[in-house]
Amino acid sequence: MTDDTVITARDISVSRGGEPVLDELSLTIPSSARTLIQGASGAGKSTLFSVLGLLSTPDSGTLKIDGDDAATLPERKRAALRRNHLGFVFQDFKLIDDLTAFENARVPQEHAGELDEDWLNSLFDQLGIAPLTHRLPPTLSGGERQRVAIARALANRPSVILADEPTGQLDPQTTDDVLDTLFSVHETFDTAVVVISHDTQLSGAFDEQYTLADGTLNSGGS
Ligand SMILES: Nc1ncnc2c1ncn2[C@@H]1O[C@H](COP(=O)(O)OP(=O)(O)OP(=O)(O)O)[C@@H](O)[C@H]1O
Repeated sequence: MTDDTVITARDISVSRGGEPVLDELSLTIPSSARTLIQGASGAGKSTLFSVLGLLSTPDSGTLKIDGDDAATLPERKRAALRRNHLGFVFQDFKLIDDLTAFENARVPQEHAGELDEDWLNSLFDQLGIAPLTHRLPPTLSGGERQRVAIARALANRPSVILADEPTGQLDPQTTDDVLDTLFSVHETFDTAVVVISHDTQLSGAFDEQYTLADGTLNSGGS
């Protein structure tokens, strides 16, 4: 592990229903890079997302996040690693409907026990959602909810944002806007961004592109 690597996965294998889904997969995510992982439906994208995000444990292999070996840590420390180093953007946003946009974005800080509302306010400014601070998620558009989800992902200043199908429910224009937002996050906050998507139309300004097939990653888009 070097200082310019945020995630190093080595020989990760996962089986589901007796079938291999990830097969000795290895991946290095450089700091500050924009990485796209594409794959067809059923290729194992969600499985890989949950392993990289410490949301599930692989059957075998090693995973280092910012130098810490996640596989050897007890769950309490894995949770701390997840909270402090990783930000998540889920396809269905996973915002809490009866919390305001700002309260949603504050949730990770509450879990960490470290509130920093100035940072959240600056995120809302930079993501262009300051006017939405007091709005409830059901009153927001898909693109607006996505930006709130990105603010929440950045709440604890992670070194990497993992985005699972972040544009899956959006029209082409909003898809472009969301990618622009993720890329501006990358530039402004020096955060590595990993986008996992089935969408073969996504491409462009990524630094690294992989295709997930047959349990492993190949360099290059599909
Ligand atoms: N609990 C389970 N039991 C059996 N098979 C499973 C289970 N979970 C996932 N799978 C299988 O593992 C494979 C990979 O699933 P995964 O959800 O990671 O794919 P994906 O690339 O994210 O697909 P999609 O784009 O359709 O969401 C699929 O063939 C799926 O049917």
